[in-house]
Amino acid sequence: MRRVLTAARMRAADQSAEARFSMPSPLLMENAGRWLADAARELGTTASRYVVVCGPGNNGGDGLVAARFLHISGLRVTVVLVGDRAKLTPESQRNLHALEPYGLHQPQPLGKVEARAGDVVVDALFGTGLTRAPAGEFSEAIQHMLRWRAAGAKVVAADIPSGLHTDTGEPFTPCVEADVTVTFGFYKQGQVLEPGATLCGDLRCVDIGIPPEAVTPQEGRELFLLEEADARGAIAPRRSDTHKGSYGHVLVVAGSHGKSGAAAMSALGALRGGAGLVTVATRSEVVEPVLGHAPEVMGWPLENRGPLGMADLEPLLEAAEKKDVLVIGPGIPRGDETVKLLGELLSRVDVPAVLDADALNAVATDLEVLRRAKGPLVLTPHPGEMSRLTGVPTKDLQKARVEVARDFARTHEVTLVLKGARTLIAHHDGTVYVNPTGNPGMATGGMGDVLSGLLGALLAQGLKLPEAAWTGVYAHGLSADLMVARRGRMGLIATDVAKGMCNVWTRWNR
Ligand SMILES: NC(=O)C1=CN([C@@H]2O[C@H](COP(=O)(O)OP(=O)(O)OC[C@H]3O[C@@H](n4cnc5c(N)ncnc54)[C@H](O)[C@@H]3O)[C@@H](O)[C@H]2O)[C@H](O)CC1
Ligand SMILES: [K+]
Repeated sequence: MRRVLTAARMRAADQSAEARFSMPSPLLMENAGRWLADAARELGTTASRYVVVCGPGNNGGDGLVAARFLHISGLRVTVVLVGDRAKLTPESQRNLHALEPYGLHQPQPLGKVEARAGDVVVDALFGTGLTRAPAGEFSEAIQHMLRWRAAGAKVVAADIPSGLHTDTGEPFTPCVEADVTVTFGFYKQGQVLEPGATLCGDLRCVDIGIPPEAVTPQEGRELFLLEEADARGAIAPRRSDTHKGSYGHVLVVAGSHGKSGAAAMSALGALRGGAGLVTVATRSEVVEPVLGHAPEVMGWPLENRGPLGMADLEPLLEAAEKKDVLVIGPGIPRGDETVKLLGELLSRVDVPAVLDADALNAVATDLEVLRRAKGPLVLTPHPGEMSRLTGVPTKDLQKARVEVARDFARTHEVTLVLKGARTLIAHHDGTVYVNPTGNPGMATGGMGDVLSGLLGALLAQGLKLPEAAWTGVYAHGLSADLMVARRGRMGLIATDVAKGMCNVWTRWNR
């Protein structure tokens, strides 16, 4: 996994690289510009015109270095300088001067430049130094780059698309939309969260000589971008001398009249997630419909009727005996007593528990239930459920997903999976992990039910938190990505993703 920084921490790392690791800024810029030129070359051909749009700061400097490398490799380069030339940073001044022998030191005025289909535009207008909405000629420059891209030119952004806020990922208007973003040293927060992630296009983090040691750790406030190796590595290969008991027993408390499918999808998620055994505790009339979807599942009939309440406590305590993990919530019949039942159950059963769907809505009425739980908890809210858990309006919490998820996880000592595009996994130590897998094909009912069972299966197989949570979220989204690689995003359904887990395990040789 890769550490994700804010602009301020990036600047500090930059300074530390110079002060402690003998990597002066001009050398960092030379390395950055080299990588930028390589990425631009990949997007174009020898027939392309390479239009390098440079701003007044060091982001512009990266562009000037890239222009030099592109010219030296025999390509047709046009340099555009936006802003007051006299205000160029020293490093950028030096690199503008270095273009003199090539006749590129007299940049073209923006209005006289065009880029067409087949051309490549290098966006070196603003990087991490953007502090306010681009205006005037800066805004015009971004609008030119947007128009050129619409005409078919490819855009590679230096460090971050110009107009995108480094920390929040919120785009100012206008904001560059890149085909490729080459970011230097470390990922930035605004690049790994939506809408920034989409605006970056293919995001590549390149090493320009800043060692990891240049970053001052911030215990309890770190943000990491998950990578496939992390999730794959969390799951041990299966030994031959094992049996179904070796892979845990998941108890799914889910389903109700008309919602047997939710219980079945959670159970399928657990089965496809590798659990050895899965039992579904549900109202008696729901048992058969669930088993109809998944004959591999065992049913535990809850004889009472109506919403889950204290009358179900003893039967559930009995059902929970010899189980390795509880998954509670998908499609449950929720009533006034459900939160009391959950409080009693979780305070007496000492195994990990995944709380999803209506279990979350029940807990939202008494968060004390979370503190009383004996085993570790994983909560898997979508934004609407998170709003009910926190009281923060959905549109507000979506603008501060990292902070809201981190605060809740830490306050309530849980692992929180805040679902959505770029799902976040926040652990109670304050660390937050960003999941890059998944796609809009997953915007359909049941995906969360499958995920809840999948997380239960990984916990039942012995993965600990937060690893079990981010591994499951990564694998769940990867299953959907592998599915839509061969077909459209539309029409993807939750049971496809459950079945598709076998593609992930095949890819990971598990
Ligand atoms: N991090 C590294 O290791 C390296 C980073 N490099 C590049 O440097 C930029 C950051 O450079 P900086 O000079 O701090 O700022 P920018 O170039 O991003 O911004 C330009 C400059 O513009 C001013 N400004 C900010 N907002 C506006 C606005 N809306 N309108 C007009 N002017 C604005 C502000 O004063 C900025 O200083 C980083 O992204 C990398 O690309 C190094 O080159 C390599 C090592
Ligand atoms: K840029």
